[in-house]
Amino acid sequence: MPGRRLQADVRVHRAARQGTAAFTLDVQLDVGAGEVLAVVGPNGAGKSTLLAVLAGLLRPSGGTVHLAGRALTHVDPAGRVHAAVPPEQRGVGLLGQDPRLFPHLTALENVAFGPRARGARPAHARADAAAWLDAVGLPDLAAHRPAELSGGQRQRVALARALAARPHALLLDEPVAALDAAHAPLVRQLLREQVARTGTTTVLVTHDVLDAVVLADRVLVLDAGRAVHHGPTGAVLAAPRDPFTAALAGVNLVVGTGERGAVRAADGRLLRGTDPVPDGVAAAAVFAPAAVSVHTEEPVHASPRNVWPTTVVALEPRGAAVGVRTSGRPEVVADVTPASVAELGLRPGVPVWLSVKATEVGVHLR
Ligand SMILES: Nc1ncnc2c1ncn2[C@@H]1O[C@H](COP(=O)(O)OP(=O)(O)OP(=O)(O)O)[C@@H](O)[C@H]1O
Repeated sequence: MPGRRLQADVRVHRAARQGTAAFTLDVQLDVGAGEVLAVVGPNGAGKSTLLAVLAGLLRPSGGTVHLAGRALTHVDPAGRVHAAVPPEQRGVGLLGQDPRLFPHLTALENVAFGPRARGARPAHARADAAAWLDAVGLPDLAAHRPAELSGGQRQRVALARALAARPHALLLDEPVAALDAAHAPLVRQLLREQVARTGTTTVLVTHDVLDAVVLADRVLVLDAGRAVHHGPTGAVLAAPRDPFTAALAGVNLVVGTGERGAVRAADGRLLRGTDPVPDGVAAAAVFAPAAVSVHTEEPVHASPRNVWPTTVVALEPRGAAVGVRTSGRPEVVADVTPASVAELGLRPGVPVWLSVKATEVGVHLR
């Protein structure tokens, strides 16, 4: 749908208060019509603050928000407010972890609320709501109240309610985080289908790599209020430049400086990758936990490998494998089988050697 572009350039300053440090959010984003942008980043990065500004719930210290060619927010550098469209008039739908349905209304009445608020006649609003409940796969539960629905069903009703208001843009804040493993994939899939079908411009805040992979065209990584990485989802996850995205993507990331063709890490470790790194250039080495072998004695190999001694810090379940987290700056995770954990006697505190083939280490200049 042309014209539903969302552009924002916002700054939010929060002064230090007792117990909290000062915080500045300074970020630009441009989401094309029908595009989905995932905003990821560590706790306190400013993701919720950004969404609140886009939704009109928080007035920025300065900046603009434009949606479909309309200025929704405009605060000039002197703090003068030129536009401050209230949340319900912005053409923006908000869906968070908590579905926030009206408890005394049925599923159908909840969904009909949007069309009614837009001035639709009751019969028309109800027919519209029934079609949306159909679209999210809940045609039989129209007469149920929220308390009679599962968490996943409530979230699907909330999605139908958000879309029934025909927003120009949808803001999703961890939309499946509160759902259990049985419901999250279904709701994620529904979100994908409905966002694509309606061509709704979407900004998604998430901690979950699957949300970003399944839903987002592009990813913006926020850290301490600033964008540290931005690009197509596949490219950002394949070549993470910051530890948060690397952890999100489930890979090891060692940042450092080029030395003798390798990457010299903060803890002195040298990591050689597929391509030589020019001396003195900032670079990142990226490798999968499955590419890391764990040994109890120093291994001797013919092919060029990176080998270093370290200590097991923790063992973590990672699907069918066990993630062996080892000390260092940064920590490196190796995926091994449960049988190997037993055979090698791995547990926190045990000294080990790690090895990873140079051909398994991707090198990215930063
Ligand atoms: N209402 C508020 N009043 C004062 N400070 C706040 C408020 N909300 C958030 N902050 C602070 O602003 C900063 C950014 O917080 P924000 O909630 O936007 O981060 P986030 O990336 O959404 O984090 P999380 O992933 O933990 O939800 C933090 O330092 C936080 O402590």
